[in-house]
Amino acid sequence: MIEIDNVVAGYTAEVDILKGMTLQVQRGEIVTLLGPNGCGKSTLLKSIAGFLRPRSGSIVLESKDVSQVPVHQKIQKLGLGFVPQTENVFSSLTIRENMQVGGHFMSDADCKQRMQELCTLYPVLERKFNAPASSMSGGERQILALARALMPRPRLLLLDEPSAGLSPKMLQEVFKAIVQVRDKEGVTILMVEQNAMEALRMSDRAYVLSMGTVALTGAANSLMSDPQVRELYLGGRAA
Ligand SMILES: Nc1ncnc2c1ncn2[C@@H]1O[C@H](COP(=O)(O)OP(=O)(O)OP(=O)(O)O)[C@@H](O)[C@H]1O
Repeated sequence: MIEIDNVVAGYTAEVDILKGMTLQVQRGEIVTLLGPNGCGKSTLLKSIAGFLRPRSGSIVLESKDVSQVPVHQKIQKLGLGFVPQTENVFSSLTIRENMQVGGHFMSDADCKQRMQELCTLYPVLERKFNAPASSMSGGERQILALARALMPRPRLLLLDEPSAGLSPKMLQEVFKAIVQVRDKEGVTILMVEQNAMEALRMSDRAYVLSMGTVALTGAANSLMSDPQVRELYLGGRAA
């Protein structure tokens, strides 16, 4: 689905944040990026999305090199969806209006049909359809952010810390919504998470990043049961 090969990227000419990042995500997988603060997880997502162009290396999406393609083209034409960590819904707009923003490039009829599909998948959206997003809980807002990104039927969804700021109960609801979209719509998911153990439980594989490169990778199950990984990256918690 996506192959990232030796990507180098940074925000200023002097400093590389990604220092030769290589990873792959297969179609239909849920893959999580873990690692300490500042290791480059969000920067990698921004590079894949097209907010930041790599200095070198390649990003190949469904056999097409998209390294230099800007974000709006990836969303409109190449089947990419992106949910940023913050400011991911418009609080003063209703749920319907937020979803319409996601359907900006779609015809009115298709946009309407897609809103219905997503309201069936996530009933909370239908219940509050004409209420402002400011009336939603943190978890509900994350589900709305997910739905907005899903409007144009992306094939690859990038999620930056979907559980940020959520209670354990809301986290479970949001993770369930993520698994649902993979299971019911076949969307491939690459996400950044700080809640490492919970994220591994719902992932197929994970990459642990360190200082702009991949330190470790493996199946989620084997990472969770590796004592050294637990000690170093999962706070020493038992699986
Ligand atoms: N817009 C920016 N301009 C300049 N430097 C930035 C910018 N965004 C991030 N950085 C720097 O890039 C490095 C990697 O940041 P990034 O946000 O990718 O880390 P992260 O692994 O996602 O961290 P966290 O878990 O804290 O969100 C950090 O040193 C950060 O200060």
